[in-house]
Amino acid sequence: MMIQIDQLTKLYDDHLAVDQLSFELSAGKICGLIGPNGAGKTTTMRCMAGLIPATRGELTVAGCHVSGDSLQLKQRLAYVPDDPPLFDDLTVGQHLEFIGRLYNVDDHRTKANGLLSQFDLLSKINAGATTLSRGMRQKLAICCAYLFDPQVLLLDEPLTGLDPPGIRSLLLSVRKRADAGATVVISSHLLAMIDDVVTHLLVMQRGRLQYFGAAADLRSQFPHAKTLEEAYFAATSNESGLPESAALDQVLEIKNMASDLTEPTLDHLALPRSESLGEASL
Ligand SMILES: Nc1ncnc2c1ncn2[C@@H]1O[C@H](COP(=O)(O)OP(=O)(O)OP(=O)(O)O)[C@@H](O)[C@H]1O
Repeated sequence: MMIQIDQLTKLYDDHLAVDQLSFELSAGKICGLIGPNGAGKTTTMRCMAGLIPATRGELTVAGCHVSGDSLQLKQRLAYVPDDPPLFDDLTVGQHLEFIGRLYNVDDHRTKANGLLSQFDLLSKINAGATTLSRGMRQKLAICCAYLFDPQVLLLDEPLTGLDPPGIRSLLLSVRKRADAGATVVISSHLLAMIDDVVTHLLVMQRGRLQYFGAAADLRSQFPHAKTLEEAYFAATSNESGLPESAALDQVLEIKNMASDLTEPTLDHLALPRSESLGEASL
């Protein structure tokens, strides 16, 4: 297993942010981490990355026991937060130069240029980090993470600031990395966007696990749901005590009332669907 989380519990003072969360992922899996605001998604990722200590629980990531300062874990894992911290004094190119040297990446300049081109950032290679837009900062952080080919990638809300070609590049690259053996956890509220790329889903609500398993199984557990979004609503509505179909009907009713507020889908991005996605070149 590439990720083994056993009974992860995180308290901020007396606030229970994550409550006895357990799940496992093997190499090559892409897990969508979804749940309402405040569900505990970022907290879970930060604990997995060893950035904050778990209050309780056993966490093993990329063969490393997550406990405080583990150099090996840092070499094998990349965590990209939704508002990535960059070095104000460095240019885009210098960020990649720094990471390339730090991680001893072979031929890091060629690789860095390839990544910058993939994420449409090559023209900004000499731009200072402070002059980048929010989406460009996000893309640079993703390039830095990809440069050293980590075994585990934790991407916290990576789609939020990206333009449609950026989203397309990111999702294709996630699929390609997973095909090459990386394990990816990707948190997002844009369910329609990640629907086609995830192999697994972890649904959290108020710190607790609502569902973990293969994405296809979530749909079979909620057979009335036609999309991942509907299955998600059904999974997170069951605290209401309603039977699944009634909870879903209630959700669909609310959604129909707001039917003009349609969410963008992969079709809007002209992203190839599952069969062709794996073969698409970047
Ligand atoms: N540093 C902190 N100190 C105290 N409470 C915190 C801290 N960070 C998060 N929390 C609380 O822990 C809970 C989980 O927060 P977290 O950021 O993990 O949620 P999330 O699922 O990532 O939310 P979102 O979708 O809004 O990003 C929330 O109630 C939040 O207020």
